[in-house]
Amino acid sequence: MEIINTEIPNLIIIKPEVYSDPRGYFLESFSEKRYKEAGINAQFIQDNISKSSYGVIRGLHYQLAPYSQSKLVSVIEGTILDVAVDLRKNSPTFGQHFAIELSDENKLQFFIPQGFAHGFSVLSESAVVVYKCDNYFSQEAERGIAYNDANLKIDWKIPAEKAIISSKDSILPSFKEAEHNFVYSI
Ligand SMILES: Cc1cn([C@H]2C[C@H](O)[C@@H](COP(=O)(O)OP(=O)(O)O[C@H]3O[C@H](C)C(=O)[C@H](O)[C@H]3O)O2)c(=O)[nH]c1=O
Repeated sequence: MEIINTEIPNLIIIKPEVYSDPRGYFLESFSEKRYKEAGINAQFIQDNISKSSYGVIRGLHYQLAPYSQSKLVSVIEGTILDVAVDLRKNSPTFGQHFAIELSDENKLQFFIPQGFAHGFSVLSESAVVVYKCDNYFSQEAERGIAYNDANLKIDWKIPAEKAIISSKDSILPSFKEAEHNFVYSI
C-alpha cells in the first residue's frame, strides 16, 4: 500500500496493493491496523454506495460539526473526478480544493478528513462509488456549497449542458454564503 500526500494537509491518496492473476485481482480495500499505521485514524461506522450515470455531479456536501464526516472513497465501476474542498478555517489551504480521478482501473482511494466538502462528477458511462464514513448521516446537519461556485472554480470535466444535478444541489449556497457554517479546525 502506498500513501501519497497532497498539497492539502491530511488529504491523502492511497494506492492499495493489487494482487493480479489470470483469474482477475484481489485487494484489501480497508484494514484498520494498516490504515492507522498510515495515519488514517478515522473510526469508520457507515458504508455508502452510490451509482450515477455520465454527467452526474453530486455535491458539494458536508455535515455540520459535530456530525462532520471523514470519508474513504473508492470507485468499483467506472471513473469519477472526486473533489474535496478545505473548510477548516485555520488551515493554510482554507478554501482550496483538490481533485483526483478515481476509477476501477487505477483503484486509488481518497481519504477526506472531517472539515471538507465533498463532491464528484461521473466521467464514464456510469460509476459506482463506495465510501466509508466515520459519522452517521444526519439530514438535519447536512449542508452544501454550489458545485459551480464562482470562487472555487472547480473544473468538473463535464460540459455544462451535460451536467446532471439534483434539485437539492441546484440551489446550494455559494462558499461565501456558507462560510458561517465552517467551524472546523485542522
Ligand atoms: C448521504 C446519505 C443519503 N441518504 C438518503 C437521503 C436521500 O433520501 C437519498 C439520497 O441522498 P442525497 O441526494 O443526499 O445523495 P448524494 O447526493 O449522493 O449525497 C452524498 O453526496 C456526497 C458526494 C457525499 O459525500 C455525501 O455522502 C452525500 O451528501 O439517500 C441516506 O439515507 N444516508 C446517507 O448517508
